[in-house]
Amino acid sequence: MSDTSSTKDALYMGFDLSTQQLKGICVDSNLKLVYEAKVDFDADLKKYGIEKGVLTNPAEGEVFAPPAMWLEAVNLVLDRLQADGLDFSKVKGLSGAGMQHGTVFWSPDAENLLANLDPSKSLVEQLEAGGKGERRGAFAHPMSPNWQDASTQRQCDLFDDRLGDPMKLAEATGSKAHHRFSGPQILRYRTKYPSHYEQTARISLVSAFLASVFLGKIAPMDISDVTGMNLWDVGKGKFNDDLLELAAGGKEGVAELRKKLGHVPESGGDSFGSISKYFVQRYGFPADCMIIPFTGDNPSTILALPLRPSDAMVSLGTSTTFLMSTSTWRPDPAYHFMNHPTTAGLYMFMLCYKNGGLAREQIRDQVNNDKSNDWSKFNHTALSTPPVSQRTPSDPMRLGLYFPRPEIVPNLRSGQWRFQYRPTSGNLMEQPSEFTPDDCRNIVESQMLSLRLRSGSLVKPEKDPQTGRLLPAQPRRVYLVGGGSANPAIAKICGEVLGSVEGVFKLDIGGNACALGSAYKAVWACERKPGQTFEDLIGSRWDEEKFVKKVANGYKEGVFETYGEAVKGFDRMEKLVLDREAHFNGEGVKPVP
Ligand SMILES: Nc1ncnc2c1ncn2[C@@H]1O[C@H](COP(=O)(O)OP(=O)(O)O)[C@@H](O)[C@H]1O
Ligand SMILES: O=C(CO)[C@@H](O)[C@H](O)COP(=O)(O)O
Repeated sequence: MSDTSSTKDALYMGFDLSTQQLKGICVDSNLKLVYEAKVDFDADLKKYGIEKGVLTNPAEGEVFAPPAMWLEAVNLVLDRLQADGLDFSKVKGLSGAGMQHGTVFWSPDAENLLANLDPSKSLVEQLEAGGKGERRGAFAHPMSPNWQDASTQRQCDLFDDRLGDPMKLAEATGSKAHHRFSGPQILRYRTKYPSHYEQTARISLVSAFLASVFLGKIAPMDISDVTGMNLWDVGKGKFNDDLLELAAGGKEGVAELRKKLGHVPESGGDSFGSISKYFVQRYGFPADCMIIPFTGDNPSTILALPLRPSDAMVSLGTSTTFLMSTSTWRPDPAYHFMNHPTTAGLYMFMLCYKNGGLAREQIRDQVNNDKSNDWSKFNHTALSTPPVSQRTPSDPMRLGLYFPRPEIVPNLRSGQWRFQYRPTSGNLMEQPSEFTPDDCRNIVESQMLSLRLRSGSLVKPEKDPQTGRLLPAQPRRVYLVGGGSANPAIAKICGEVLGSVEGVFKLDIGGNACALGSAYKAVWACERKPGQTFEDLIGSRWDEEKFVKKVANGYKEGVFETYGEAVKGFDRMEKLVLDREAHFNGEGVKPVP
């Protein structure tokens, strides 16, 4: 920690290792963005055989990605920043974020390899296993299960049962069991690849994996990201012995698993130490550049602005996530509660959907009837279709579920379902599940209705800023971030469905909000005065006019209430489809008896 006056030329970096890209950005002490670069896995590293950043094994519902590809991306993104003129010698601290829940399995050689990297060679050359068994490499397993994985229903059932039921698990860990969470994933890995498990010296989340690369030794997991594992007892602030025992296959395996997971520091703001000499020698970072704990991509996103308790963030990346910061611990199997990444006593509320960006792209391609990636027809069609396709007041509402991938909420197989709903009679009728151009609007509505349905308990009535009149429960502001935040039609429909008394806003660099949050965390960790909170430091340097812009109106009387009726039909539609499909167990696989 140091005085701001001595850091006026200082730069801070933030990284975001997400599903489809690695982004690296740089800000100054005043939070102003000065450099940004990205590596797009499909465009730059297609040789890994990935599509949309991942590999899949549909027969088992597996989705995974090679950490070797991410290593290559680290060199590439730094090369690009250097080519753009970034002087790394000014970087005083860096932090980062990783897509949540992905798990990386390190080999016993990892520590030694990380500590002795040759700056003349790339990371992947030195850390990946190579030759004909000549180099064992830093990984005990070549793949990292991805957050989109759906292969662990059996393991999830065991996790939910272990503490009694899904509610008990949510009360202890912040979430019921989820396919993608590391606890169920480790249990499956140990039984599917027993020799790899035995050879695993350490287990990292994606965030800690990336921190380890920059630190030159295995970095601890972060206090917020660790709450996305179904292993961490949030109230007690430690790993849960029962759940460790389940993942480890018995009491005798607990100590070993605990060792593999490592110690988790209480604070998200205390430096892990200085940067690996590899980056000092290869890129010119100062030897004392501090590595600040890397967190999950969603916790990092809420650090991109001084978020107030009544504000909501909607991240429109590969996943859609809905994020709020709250001091009330109110876990429920329907959503996630996580530790806040910087502030003890605060929590992050999250809803997460697998079918975000890719599901919208599917409808975009259908309306375009090509693969041009152009959003103009989608947007025009969405905005020229009336809310829930009611062209006259007597028309039924058109509702649908659009899941090219198995979904998280609700836990449903991949598929599409379309319904008509008449709010006056409560009549809900299934329709042939065929594409029509109305889907451009209906898919965005479907995603937003699901958010409104599940976030109802977090929002409260708000005063109209103009008239002072009390308006129905809704967020004060909605902030859009992630790739989809560039889309004005999505922003407009979002405001109409979710409301928000002040409207829908976008960060100036909304597409990079996650990396920005990490960079801000580095600024705070390196420059805070003793005891100064993240909110206080960032709030004092925040330039609302420059950093945020309003992109759509929020609450609109009449429309908001129409969507209130639609939520009821949507809820019934989901329950009906869920009942029919029963419990899902992986792509195309029917329920386990
Ligand atoms: N103009 C746009 N309209 C709608 N969606 C967009 C637009 N531009 C980008 N996207 C979406 O953004 C997604 C990528 O967002 P990003 O936050 O960068 O993803 P991730 O962090 O998951 O790698 C893409 O899948 C794409 O669908
Ligand atoms: O699983 C979750 C959160 O629980 C996802 O949000 C991942 O964290 C991936 O995020 P993006 O790549 O879509 O940013």
